[in-house]
Amino acid sequence: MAGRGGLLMLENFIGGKFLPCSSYLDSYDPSTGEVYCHVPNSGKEEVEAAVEAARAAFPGWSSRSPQERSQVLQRLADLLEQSLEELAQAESKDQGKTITLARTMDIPRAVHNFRFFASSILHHTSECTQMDHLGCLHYTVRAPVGIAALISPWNLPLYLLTWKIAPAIAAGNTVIAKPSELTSVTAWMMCRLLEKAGVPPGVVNIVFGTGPRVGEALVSHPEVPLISFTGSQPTAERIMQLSAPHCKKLSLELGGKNPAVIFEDANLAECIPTTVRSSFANQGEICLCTSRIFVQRSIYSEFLKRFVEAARMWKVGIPSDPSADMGALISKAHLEKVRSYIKKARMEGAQILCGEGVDKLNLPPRNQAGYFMLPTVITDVKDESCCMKEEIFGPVTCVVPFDSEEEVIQRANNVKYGLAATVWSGNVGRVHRVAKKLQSGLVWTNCWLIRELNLPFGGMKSSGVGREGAKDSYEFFTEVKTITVKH
Ligand SMILES: NC(=O)C1=CN([C@@H]2O[C@H](COP(=O)(O)OP(=O)(O)OC[C@H]3O[C@@H](n4cnc5c(N)ncnc54)[C@H](O)[C@@H]3O)[C@@H](O)[C@H]2O)C=CC1
Ligand SMILES: N/C(=C\C=C\C(=O)O)C(=O)O
Repeated sequence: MAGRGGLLMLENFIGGKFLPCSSYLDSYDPSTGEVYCHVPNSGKEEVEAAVEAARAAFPGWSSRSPQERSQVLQRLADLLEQSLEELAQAESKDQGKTITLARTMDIPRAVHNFRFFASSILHHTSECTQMDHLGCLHYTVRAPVGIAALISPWNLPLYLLTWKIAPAIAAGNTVIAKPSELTSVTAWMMCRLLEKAGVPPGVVNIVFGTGPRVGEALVSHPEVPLISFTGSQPTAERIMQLSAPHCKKLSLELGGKNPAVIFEDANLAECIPTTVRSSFANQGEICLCTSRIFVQRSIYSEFLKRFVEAARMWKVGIPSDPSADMGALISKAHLEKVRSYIKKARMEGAQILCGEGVDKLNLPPRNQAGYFMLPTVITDVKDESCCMKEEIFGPVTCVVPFDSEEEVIQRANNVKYGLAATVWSGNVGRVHRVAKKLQSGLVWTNCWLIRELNLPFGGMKSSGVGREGAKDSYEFFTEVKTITVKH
């Protein structure tokens, strides 16, 4: 919808209707730095309206059979798929990611999220045990919890929002979703498909706006008993504080400082391109991206040379260029934050081998004010450096040598996060041993980001609380009850 100055103007989606808001935020095109869209700056009033709509829709939706809900999800998946190109274009423009990534990863995964949970909801069973000596039978039943608050970040906008909406509504909850205020467009576009898919009014409500205003109103609302959040650790802490008085159910998917552990028997022909991708895909703005690369000393020099050559080949371009490997970072503030780590690394005496401040970025004149930076490789950096400890969430990766298996496990685990790791070795025994000892919710060996949605996804330590996936999401989005029958 066109608004002020011909710019796109989004509206909240509450109770099946698009509703304007009394104030709006500017949303920027990361590839030019220009405002191109206005996003509702919602607050308490909009959350109240959404809670009312979600409450009214709950009895009808939760009493439908899983088969009926599954059919609605399947239709929504089909409609999203029919709009794949339009959604990919919008995601790429709004987020700064390449059109190729939006076409091949973000939107297909959003479609798959609905198809996957439409299917998995049909296959859950409950537990039953017997105590014959007491004449008792025990069994469990599960029921949807109620109104779910779903808060998602800006890095994989529709991908992560649908990863929450699909299991929540498949299990019979109604939802109030809040996408990041920086990337709201594809969520709004999806709302246009809900009625046609057969989603009843009030089952999916979307309120747009900032964390402190609408996010806090949502997570502290007494009638919202569960929250699924993906984002930063400080925000998760705030959500925990606000929800504590109500003992809400929480699923928190947070950041990472993910190691790649590369042994001397690794297949470098596979390892190097995959580790370039795991470091720089989506501008390094994926919580699963590699940001500490530990390489066994005997292959360190060779690895470093080949890795830097490959990183230099990783093409930074405007998001609409289908040959670009990397687009623009999300915002000016984020670009500055990422750059500040390179500055700190230099001050600490580390070497920047390629990228920021070393190589030249070539951009068309129209994109000179966009939030671009080159893939950057840091070395000669200490494990205690902030570049090796903190989540940078940009196209920056550190490479350091190691000598032994025990040493590298200890160093890889020596951060507060525990989300994802990769291990590269041709020795099967070592791969299993190291994977088991890494403090990480996910370990990919000789590969990266191959997702099996049936299995638990999430992190340990400061990387989160809880897991999501077929069974885990079902358990999170339902409340279980144990019933005992004496016969
Ligand atoms: N999955 C991940 O690991 C992600 C990590 N990050 C990390 O977080 C850093 C900051 O990015 P942000 O966008 O600021 O992340 P954030 O955690 O502030 O934002 C994530 C979502 O939470 C909402 N939010 C923010 N404050 C809130 C509050 N008080 N109550 C309720 N909701 C709130 C935001 O509006 C957004 O929808 C990044 O540089 C990166 O390091 C960011 C996005 C995803
Ligand atoms: N949570 C994030 C990525 C999840 C990926 C997946 O489920 O496949 C993130 O980057 O924030």
